[in-house]
Amino acid sequence: MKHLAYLNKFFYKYRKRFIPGILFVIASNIFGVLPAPVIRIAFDLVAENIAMYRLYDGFNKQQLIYDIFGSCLLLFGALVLALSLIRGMFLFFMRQTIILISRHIEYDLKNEIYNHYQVLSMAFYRRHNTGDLMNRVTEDVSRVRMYLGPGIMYTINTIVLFIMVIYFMLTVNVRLALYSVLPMPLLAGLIYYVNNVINHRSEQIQQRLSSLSGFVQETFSGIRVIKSYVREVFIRQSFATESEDYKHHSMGLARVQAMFFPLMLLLVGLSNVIVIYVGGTEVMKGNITPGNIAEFIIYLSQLTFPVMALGWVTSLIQRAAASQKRINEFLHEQPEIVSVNGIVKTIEGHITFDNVSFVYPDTGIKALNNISFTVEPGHMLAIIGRTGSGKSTIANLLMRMYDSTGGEIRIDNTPIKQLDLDSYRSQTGFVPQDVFLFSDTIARNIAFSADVLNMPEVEQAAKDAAVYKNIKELENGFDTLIGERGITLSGGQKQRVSIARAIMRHPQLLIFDDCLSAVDTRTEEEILNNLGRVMQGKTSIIISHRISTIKNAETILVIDNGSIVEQGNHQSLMALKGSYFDLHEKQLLEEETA
Ligand SMILES: Nc1ncnc2c1ncn2[C@@H]1O[C@H](COP(=O)(O)OP(=O)(O)OP(=O)(O)O)[C@@H](O)[C@H]1O
Repeated sequence: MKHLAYLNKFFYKYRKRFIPGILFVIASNIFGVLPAPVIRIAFDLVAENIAMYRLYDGFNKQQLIYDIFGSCLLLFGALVLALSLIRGMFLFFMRQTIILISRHIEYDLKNEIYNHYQVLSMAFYRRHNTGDLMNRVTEDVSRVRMYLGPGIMYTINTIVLFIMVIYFMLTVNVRLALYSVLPMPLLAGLIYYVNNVINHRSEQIQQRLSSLSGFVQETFSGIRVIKSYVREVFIRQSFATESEDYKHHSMGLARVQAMFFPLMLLLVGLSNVIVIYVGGTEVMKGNITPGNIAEFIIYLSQLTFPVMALGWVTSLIQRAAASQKRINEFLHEQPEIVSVNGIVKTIEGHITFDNVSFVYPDTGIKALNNISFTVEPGHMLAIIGRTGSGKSTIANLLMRMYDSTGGEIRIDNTPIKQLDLDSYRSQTGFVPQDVFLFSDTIARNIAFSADVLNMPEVEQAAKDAAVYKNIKELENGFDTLIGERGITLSGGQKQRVSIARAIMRHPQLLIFDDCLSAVDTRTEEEILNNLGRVMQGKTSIIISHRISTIKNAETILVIDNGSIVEQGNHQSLMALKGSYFDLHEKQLLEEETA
């Protein structure tokens, strides 16, 4: 329950609606209970008037008594109707305030979680899968809303109604009051139990449904692989097994739900039988009137739903507390990468890696080991090395996706940690190894960093990334939708659109993480030539597997197993006749054979 205390700040925020909400609950209950004594009076009146009517048998006044009696009954009927209408009005206001507040809080909470997600670092996203992130913002928030809305509303409703009804009952007859509420705890307990069973089973079904949707989603994404390996039948069988399992559990839930209502009605009926039996004996003893029995039956019908709600609300609050606990876990996560009062300045592009080491926090893999190098402003640094040697890790550290675990990275002689994170990142253009484009138009993908779409700039960036002609050849040109909602670009085209996105930003520091791998050597040369112009006086870092890409760089680092094994320019490294030389010879041979 302590986890739900987090939500109290929202009750305070919406107190101006919440307090009237409580008053509406109280008012609706007063008008809900009042018809019972009215009906008792009417009921007793019927008995008395019938007796009187018989007494005047044969007299001409009998018709007058009949008329008065009829008008009285009509009046009582109208009174009960008026009370019910007023009650309905208050019920409407009750829902309009309390349920509406729950919707407002749901909105606020979703925004709060989503905004918090945005500030969390890469390591957080590595630790948690996307499904989990989505679930906490959707499923868990929905459960919490059930507590905030119906949970709170029915709890107040039950408490107010219970106090009022029990008071009214006790004033009529203590013995009958005790007997009629006897089955109530049993009813509440049973509903609580059945609800927990239903919730437990629903959760199991939800898990199966998630895994079924995950399975289907993956098979659609990987349909090319499935078809080329002729695994359609196997996939169909796996799907059938998963669906069968889902169906089996859904049937189990339907069985429990089918028993739920009949059981409830049985207990309610039992209460009525007790009232009529015990009430009947009290009438015979002369302690109460028959009207009181009718009054009690109305009280009972008033109590039935709140008592049912009690069981339901208890399990609902338990689930909400578990969900809020999960939400709080994320809300209390602090970003690992922070910049408090960071320095905001235009960077010149002088980079220093001073004995930098890095261990990935989640796996413990030591990706970099005492790396030291410097890059002058306006220079190009190239990094080459075997797969898994630590090249992308250098790019990640330069983008401050992670902080180094040893040594120091300095930008223009200022430690990177002292720079304002947003200001620094906004001056860098990063093209990651695994290209990611949004399901949007090509133009908007290229202009992703800009608030306003400036087409001449977008076109220039596309020309510099040597993708302009390809885009123009498409039917809708720059307005072509890509990704899931549109066409599929080739690997090389995607890489170039993503390069255009980085160039469009006019960065002071440009990082290419092996993003020319799917581009042919002639186009690659064109892009590199354009880069020379665009990045004049600015620093570029190019990670590649191909020597042809990097041979013009001022400094080339050869990385192996997280350490720099060779360092220099193309000529000096060739003269060394070490691993760079070997790689060059191998690639030359491959080109000649090709
Ligand atoms: N997010 C991560 N979490 C944990 N370990 C990682 C992560 N990314 C990379 N590694 C590990 O760090 C080491 C260096 O990886 P890195 O991606 O820097 O290599 P790379 O030289 O860029 O390789 P490639 O040329 O294949 O892209 C590898 O052993 C890799 O398994």
